Parts: sequence; structure tokens; C-alpha cells
Amino acid sequence: MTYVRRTSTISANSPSTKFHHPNPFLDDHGHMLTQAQKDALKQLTFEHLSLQRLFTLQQQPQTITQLDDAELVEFLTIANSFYRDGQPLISDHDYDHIALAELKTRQPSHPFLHTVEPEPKFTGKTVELPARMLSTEKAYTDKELSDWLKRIHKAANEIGRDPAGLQFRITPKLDGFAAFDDGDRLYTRGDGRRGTDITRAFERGLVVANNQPRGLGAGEIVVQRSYFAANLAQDYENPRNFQASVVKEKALEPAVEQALGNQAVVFYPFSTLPYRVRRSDDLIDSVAALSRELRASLDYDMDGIVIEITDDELKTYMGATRHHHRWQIAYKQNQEKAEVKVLQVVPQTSRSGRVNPVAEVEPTRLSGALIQRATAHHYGMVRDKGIGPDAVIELTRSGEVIPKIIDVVKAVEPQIPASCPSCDTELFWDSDYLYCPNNTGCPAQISHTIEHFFRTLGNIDGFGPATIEKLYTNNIRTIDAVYGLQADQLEGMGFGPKQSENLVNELQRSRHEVIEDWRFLAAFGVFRMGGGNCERLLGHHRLEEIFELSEEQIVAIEGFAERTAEVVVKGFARIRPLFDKLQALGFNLQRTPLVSELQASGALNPIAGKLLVFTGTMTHGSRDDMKAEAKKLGAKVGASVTGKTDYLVTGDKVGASKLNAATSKGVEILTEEQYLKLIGTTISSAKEQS
Ligand SMILES: NC(=O)c1ccc[n+]([C@@H]2O[C@H](COP(=O)([O-])OP(=O)(O)OC[C@H]3O[C@@H](n4cnc5c(N)ncnc54)[C@H](O)[C@@H]3O)[C@@H](O)[C@H]2O)c1
Ligand SMILES: [Zn+2]
Repeated sequence: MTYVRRTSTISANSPSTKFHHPNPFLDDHGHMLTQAQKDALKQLTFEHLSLQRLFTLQQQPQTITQLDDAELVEFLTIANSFYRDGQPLISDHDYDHIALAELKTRQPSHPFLHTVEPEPKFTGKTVELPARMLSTEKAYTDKELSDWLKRIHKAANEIGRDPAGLQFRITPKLDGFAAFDDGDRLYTRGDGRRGTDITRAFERGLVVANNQPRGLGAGEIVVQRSYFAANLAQDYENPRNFQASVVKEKALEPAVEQALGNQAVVFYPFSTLPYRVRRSDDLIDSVAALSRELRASLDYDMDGIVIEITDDELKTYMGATRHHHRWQIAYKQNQEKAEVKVLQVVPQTSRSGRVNPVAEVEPTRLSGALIQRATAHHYGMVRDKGIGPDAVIELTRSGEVIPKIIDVVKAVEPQIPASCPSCDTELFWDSDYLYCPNNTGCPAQISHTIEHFFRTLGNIDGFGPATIEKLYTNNIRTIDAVYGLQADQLEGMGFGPKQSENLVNELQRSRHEVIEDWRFLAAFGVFRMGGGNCERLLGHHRLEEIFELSEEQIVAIEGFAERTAEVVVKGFARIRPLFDKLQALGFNLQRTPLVSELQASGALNPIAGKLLVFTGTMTHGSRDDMKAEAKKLGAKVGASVTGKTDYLVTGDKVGASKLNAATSKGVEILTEEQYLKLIGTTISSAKEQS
């Protein structure tokens, strides 16, 4: 694997760790970690995953299945700790259906799956809970629900109950912070058996929902949905994020204090929740409607419904696993699409000057996450489909944190900016895209370029959007100027003494730590030159040669088209002055090995990248084995000879037509023996090995 592994705690350099976070920023790469998440990450120790890797997993949750076992468990642990802290990294849907499901398939008895997922540690006395507070078993489909029902029926029969007579109590599954109120103290769920004293929440003004008395046992701390949407949605990413802060030991933030004062945050005992009762025979058919009904009757966020049997004797008989009560299940429907109303379309100028539309929408819950904004592909879509205030759009969430607009249900007058939101310069259209032409003076373009640089280097902390914005207002607007900063200068700009020192140390570290030259080049953000293309290019030409390269030389490299070569040559010319200045600062660059060198040294097999066709009966192994081996060495294997074939490898009893085709197309023909020699093995040594 090629990503950087960090084996120790990510260097602590966090400026004031703010618990709640304002709207997350979406950078050019669509990276969505918020500052608070990044700060929290710094507290964690990674053994298997890197920060970059987490970024990728967050952006492409489907790649979670490619992690190895240890990485997967580490990822689950990290995701869980973020979730409990009110800042989910990925959606519940992806957590359950991709990450957890993967572990279930691979290691059904892994301890992670069979205990209550741990909550963050709070200060406070730990006590034995009067009753166990477990997780719930989950059903996402009617089939899963009916399987559960069968188990209930079986148990009922075992103790002589008539399954048809059983009653099921259905309550909303509150999406809050679980707690237990014994009338005197309030405790967290902890590990399900022992919780931590968080009575301070009541002392801070938490009330029991609907003026109910204290001491009603298990429940959740929740915030009113309407209050959240009206007063908190701008500052808190989701209600979980807000709710968790009510019980934290640190001083309350003003918004939390205010919400408590307004009695908008409550402890809701489960025993006082609105409920419905159904019998076995009409349970499954009615769950969807009940779910909607209960949602409408409750001004708190819910995450499905909880179904449990009411027969106490049967409950006792069925008991619990270490993870859940067998007599209870949560039913969650997958809601992957939603229709929402647009509040406004906000323009965001990117590093390249392209202005991207972000639709702010009425807060809507979609597969476990609160959605407040969505991205349109480009302003052409906004223009052609009529997206603006009051438009109704259809959203889908396919793993990304910010969902995409898939369709417009109700079109309106499109909301399109005339000038750049950052520098006010008049925008221009280039087919479907809007651009700010002010490349050298637009604050957004300049700041994002600097952010991109540091983020791509990946070996420097502390230079996030907030820092860069502050530097910008203090006239530090180029990367070389940032590298020239001294601690006292930073202090003069309003950075704290400790932070100033840290920032200067980080700048030094980023120059002294070894970094791959392709990563360094990618940091300059030349159009079409992301990490992959930089590495490919530097596999053929040295970093110091790139400014002399012609379009022809670039096109000659596999993977570069003519149009790309043209913009790349221009792009290199543009960055050259900055490049020279930064290189003079002495970064510790590690060269990308040249393909030619690798081939000469034998590190790269001569057939790597070549297209081979095998024909005839082989003696070295079966033809399939040989094909597999060739692929392992980096070759591609074709079925028939074409003009692109590099070698035709021939065994015994070869048909004349293949040989003729090879000859007429100028394809080199190798006997099996010649081939084995080429790849550095002989028939006998190959046989010994196998
Ligand atoms: N997005 C992420 O990264 C992430 C990470 C970890 C967990 N999760 C989510 O958390 C869930 C598992 O967490 P869990 O084990 O804490 O909770 P759970 O979903 O299994 O629910 C159990 C809890 O539900 C609460 N509850 C709410 N309403 C209730 C009611 N009416 N009756 C009874 N109990 C009720 C109780 O406090 C109980 O402790 C998963 O569904 C998963 O999607 C998400
Ligand atoms: Zn601009």
C-alpha cells in the first residue's frame, strides 16, 4: 500500500479545540472533515490508518470493504468514537450497511459486534446501572423483521403462549444521547452495565419532557426538532452534535445555555413516549405507516421505531445477549432519496476560479444524517433546470457527506451570481461552468491555492482555512511568503504565542521531513496534475526537467492525452516562479524511481506494462497459471493477436493462424523458453518453485 502510515498520535498542534463546528467546508477535493473532526482526530492514535486514508474512506465509503481486517476494526472504532461525540464521520446507513456488515461477513464472532459500542469517556463517578441499557438489534427490511417475529413466536410456543395473542409496543426510536435517571442522579449508558454520573446536565437546566417527574429510568437527551431548525442549524451540523455538548464537562456554550433556558433540550424517558400497540398478524404491514404517524406526533428527531413485546414473562424467558435484548428490535427504513425545498443557491469560488453552486436546503433527514446543503454539478445545471429559492429538488445520498441533486421537481427562476462572491469581479461562462477571471487577486482563489498546497503536502498541521484566512487579511498571500514567516510576526497578527511557535515549527517540519517529489509537484495544483499523474510523469522525467518538456514528450507517457499535455505545459510555465522559490527553501524530496532504471535493475520485470498473448500447450504450467503469473508481473494478457500486442508466447501445437497474424502485425513471437528467460526464470527453476 502506498499511503503514508502514521504510527503515533498525529502531532498535537490544535489551536483552541472548538467542540461544535460551524458549517463544514468543502474543498476542491470534496474533503469534508470539519475542523472539530480534525482536532478530534489529533487525539486519536492510529496504528493502521492514516489521515489521508480516512479522508478517502469518508469520501468513498464503498472502499471500506477493501480494508484489511485490522484496518476495518480500527476504522469502526474511529467512526464510533466520532459518532458518540456527536460528529459522525460517515452516515449511519454506511456505518451499518458497509462497515459493520463487512465485519459481520468476515468475522461474525468479532467482539466489536457483540458488545455495546463504547461511549466517549466523561469525567464523573462510574456506577452500576440499576437496569441494563443495551444496544438494539436492527431490522432494515421486512424480511429481517419477520425473522425476528419468528424467533419471538418460537419462544412464545416454548413457554406455552399463543403467538397470535402477543402484543407489540411500538415507540419512536429517539436519536439522542442515552441516559438513565434514577431520580437522584443521571448516568450515561456507558458499556451498558456501568455508566458515568452526568447529573450536571440537570443542574444546568435540563428538564424531563412533558413535565414528567424524575426517576423514570432509561431515556434520551434530545433537542426539539423545530427549535434546532430555527436556532441551531446554522451552527451545529446535526442534533447529535449539539446534544452531546449538553453533557460534556466543559463550560456550556452560549447556544447550549440558551436552549436549556428555553427548555428546548429535554430528558425523554422511554416509558413516557407516545406508543402504538399491534398484534403479530398486522405488525409487519403497519410498521411503515406507524413510523410516519409517530414521526408526525413528535417534535424530536427519530431514527426508526422500536418494537418490543409486552409480555413480561416472555421477556424474562428470552433475555438478552451482551449486545441487545432479544425481545426488542429497532426497525429502520432506508431512506436514500428525499425531496427538499431549496432556501438559496450559494456560489463558492474554487482554487481554479471555477464558481461552484451549493444549494442550501431545508434541514432534512436522509439515511441517518441531517442534510442542509446539496451540490449541483455546475451552474449550467442551475441555469437549465431552474434551481433557486423555493425550488424543490430530489436528493440522493450515495455515500458522500454532501448529497447530490439528482432532479428538480419544481423549477423556479434560477439563482445565478453575476459577480464573484469573493472578489466581486464579473463572472464569465465557459460552456456549463462559471468562472471568476481574477486569478491573481481573488481572495478565494488565493486562499484555496494555499490550502491545497499544504493539504497535498500532507506533512504539516495547522494551516487550515481559518489560519490561511487570517494570514490573507494580514497580507500574506503567497506560499513562499508563508514560509518566510517568523513567530513574532505571527504574534503580531493575533496568533497566540504557543500557536505562533507551533506554526513556525510545522513549516520547518514540512521542509525537513522526507516527502515524495510527486506529492510536492501535485501540491502546486496544476490542472490535470493530481498525485497520480505527477507520479506517472516523474516515472519518466526528473522533477528538474519538467519545465523543459514538450507536449510530444508528455503525450508519449501512457495516460496523457494530447489535450492534457497542452494544458500541463502551460500550467508548468505558470507555476515556475513559485516552484523555483520553494525549491530553493530546500525541501527534503524523495525522487520517484524512473521506470527505465527499475527495468535496468531488474526491479521491474521487462514484461511489466506489455500486452501478451499465450497460445499452444505450455510445459511450465497450465496456460492459465502462466497468464496469472504474467499479470502478477504487471503484464496485460490478451486473447487474440492485434496490432497492440507486444509478444505472442507460443507453446506446443500452435495454430498457424495465430502465428500468421503475429507475423503480419509485426508482433514479436517468443517460444516458451525464450519467454521464461525474459521474465527471469527457467523451466526447471519454475518447476522447483511450484
Ligand atoms: N455514523 C456512524 O459513524 C456511526 C457510528 C457508530 C454507530 N452509529 C449508529 O448507531 C447505531 C448503534 O448505536 P447504539 O448501539 O448506541 O444504538 P442503537 O441504535 O442500537 O439503539 C439503542 C439505544 O436506543 C435508544 N432508544 C431510543 N429510543 C428508544 C425507545 N423508544 N425504546 C428503547 N430504546 C430507545 C436507547 O438509548 C438504546 O440505548 C447504529 O444504528 C449506527 O448506525 C453510527
Ligand atoms: Zn473572484
